[in-house]
Amino acid sequence: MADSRRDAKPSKPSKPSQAGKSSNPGRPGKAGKAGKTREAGRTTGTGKADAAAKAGPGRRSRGRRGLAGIRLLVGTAIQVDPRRALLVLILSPLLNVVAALQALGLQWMVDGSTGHDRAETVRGGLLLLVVTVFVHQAAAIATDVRLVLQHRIGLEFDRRLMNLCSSPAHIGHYQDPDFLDTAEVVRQRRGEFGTGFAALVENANLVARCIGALVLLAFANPLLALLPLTIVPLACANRWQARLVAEAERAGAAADRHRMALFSLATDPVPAREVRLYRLAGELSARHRTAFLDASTPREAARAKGAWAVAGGWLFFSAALIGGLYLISRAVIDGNGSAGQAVLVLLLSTRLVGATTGLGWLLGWLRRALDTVAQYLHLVDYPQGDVPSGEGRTLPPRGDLVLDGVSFTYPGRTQPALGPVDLRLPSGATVAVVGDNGAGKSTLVALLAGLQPLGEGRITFGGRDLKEVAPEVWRAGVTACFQDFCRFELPVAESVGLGDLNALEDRDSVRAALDQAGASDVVAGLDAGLDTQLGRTYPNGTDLSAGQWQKLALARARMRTHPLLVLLDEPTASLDPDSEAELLRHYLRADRADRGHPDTITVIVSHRFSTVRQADLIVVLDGGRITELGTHTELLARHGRYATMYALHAAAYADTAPTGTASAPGTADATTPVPAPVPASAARAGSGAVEGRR
Ligand SMILES: Nc1ncnc2c1ncn2[C@@H]1O[C@H](COP(=O)(O)OP(=O)(O)OP(=O)(O)O)[C@@H](O)[C@H]1O
Repeated sequence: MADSRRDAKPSKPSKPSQAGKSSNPGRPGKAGKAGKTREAGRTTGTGKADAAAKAGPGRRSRGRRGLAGIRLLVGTAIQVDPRRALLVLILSPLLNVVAALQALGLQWMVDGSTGHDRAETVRGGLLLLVVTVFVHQAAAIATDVRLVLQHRIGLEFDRRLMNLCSSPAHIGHYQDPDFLDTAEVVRQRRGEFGTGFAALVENANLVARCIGALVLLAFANPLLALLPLTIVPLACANRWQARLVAEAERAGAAADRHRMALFSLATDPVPAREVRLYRLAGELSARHRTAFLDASTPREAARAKGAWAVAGGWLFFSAALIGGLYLISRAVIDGNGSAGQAVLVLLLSTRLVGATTGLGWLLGWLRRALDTVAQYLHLVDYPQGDVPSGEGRTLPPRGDLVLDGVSFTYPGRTQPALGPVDLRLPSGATVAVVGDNGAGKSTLVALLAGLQPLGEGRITFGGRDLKEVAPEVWRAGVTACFQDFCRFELPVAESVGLGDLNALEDRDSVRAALDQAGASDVVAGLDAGLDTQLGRTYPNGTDLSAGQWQKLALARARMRTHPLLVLLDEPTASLDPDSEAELLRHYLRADRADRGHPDTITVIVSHRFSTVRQADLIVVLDGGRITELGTHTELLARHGRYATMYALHAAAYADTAPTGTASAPGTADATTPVPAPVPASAARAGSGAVEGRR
């Protein structure tokens, strides 16, 4: 993460903020926004961080935003390619100043001709020739160099964006609509970083062209030097229009996100079956159009509104220009000016008009690019959460995992998805978590994995508060297979080996992981074995069944051979019963002890009771709270929610009516004690959660 910060603002690395506490980090703008933050590369305290985050790009001082954007674009150009950057930034404007000398050459030629002065005519002709050839050639070179630079800047910002999204300590930002909307705008407009630099250069060129022309015009008549002032209303109108459009775009970002999601639904292979089965094509298309209109109508209205102001600006500037031309014409008629001067003024005025014609869209282009940069800076400002250093960079010692009053509420929600929860997971225990859909199981897993910032309460491991351990350090001691595991479309060996980057190339480790996850059969069935390219998007890519993909995800989770904590969220949902039994064997206490890892804690979330019943400890969640806790035998004896769920499950397998304690799926006796259970007294459920277990 530190890298990403440096990447985002290379010149000014940020320092840790003073704000340490984040009582509900899931909520943007509340205490959870506390932590490290970057605003234009300097450190801010919590209050400023919150203010910056809440203000968003729209409310920050526009001047400051523009300057920060220009600094970032120029700084990035110099960082990615200093020589080309300096060449473009200096050479291009210089050429445009020099180009004005063409008009001077013409003036000399005309005055030389009308005054029968051969030397002046030749001098003028030579000046015109040299300037034209030089400017033309050098401009062609400058354009080529600028295009290469643009491309590199675009790549650099892609890299920074990837870091910005993937490196924050937690994944809470993916639940914050403000972050999602801004990220969507930046993602869609990220091509503008490279072209934004081009816009900057072109605007500088235009200014240089105008300066060259105005210096010469001022020699002809000092009043003409005031012409640039008459462009101000037009420039203001352009700015205003661009701001209106940018605000409308931001307001429509959610609709745009929705439109993109609908587009993906209609074009991605995974939803294709249901889209056809339920004949959703027309519906998706209609909704896509509605979302498009929701996003684009305010945008078009903003553009039209601004267009009136731009037209007024044009009228004013044109009138001023014609007035200037009249001044010179009168001077020539009165005998106070030469024909050459009139030609010079006419030529330079034409250039000024040309430059001003381009000014509208050049400024609009620049403003839009700077707005994109401002949105990017808003993402950069997004609070990152405190990352402990020093001691916090070391893993805690092995021991019990204890949750003390832990609760978590998602952004936009009022009710906690989890908690308050008090729970002790003894060292070495295999713990099953069960509960209805939405009970909070996956939320618990995300908190234990250090992926969500803790709302309230404390989690300790081996006696150490996990708030004092850097999340990425803690996660290095954790391995997991999530419910919505990732299908890495890579060669099989890499898709599995990613579970431990240090062993990515180590085929033996990959094979061992596959073996322990019961996934060797998947590889055996593939033509190129471990080298088989996965993914339908590749020409030789192979797709797998849902269960086979899950087995590879489980194998990936086995790459870390001696973790502190193993988290398995619905690990057997897609597995056949044989695979499930084989897999679970490896996560039970006896097997771990055989392999010399008796102290790893394993948490398994499952709806399959054949899995659950073998755990040392079973946690029943309901509405985010623990309602029952104990071993399978103990919970059956309670005749509570667990016993009912188990009986229903067993009845479904045995095709008999549930009667309190039924036969376990696949077993003869449901009340058979599980091997080496952890005494229930070792676990503690909090006040109000489980009676009598304090
Ligand atoms: N990103 C989110 N934003 C808002 N609310 C969420 C989010 N993710 C989950 N929730 C809510 O939090 C609660 C707990 O969700 P969670 O995914 O932890 O349940 P679960 O027990 O794992 O369910 P399942 O068995 O269906 O996987 C639910 O009410 C859910 O609607």
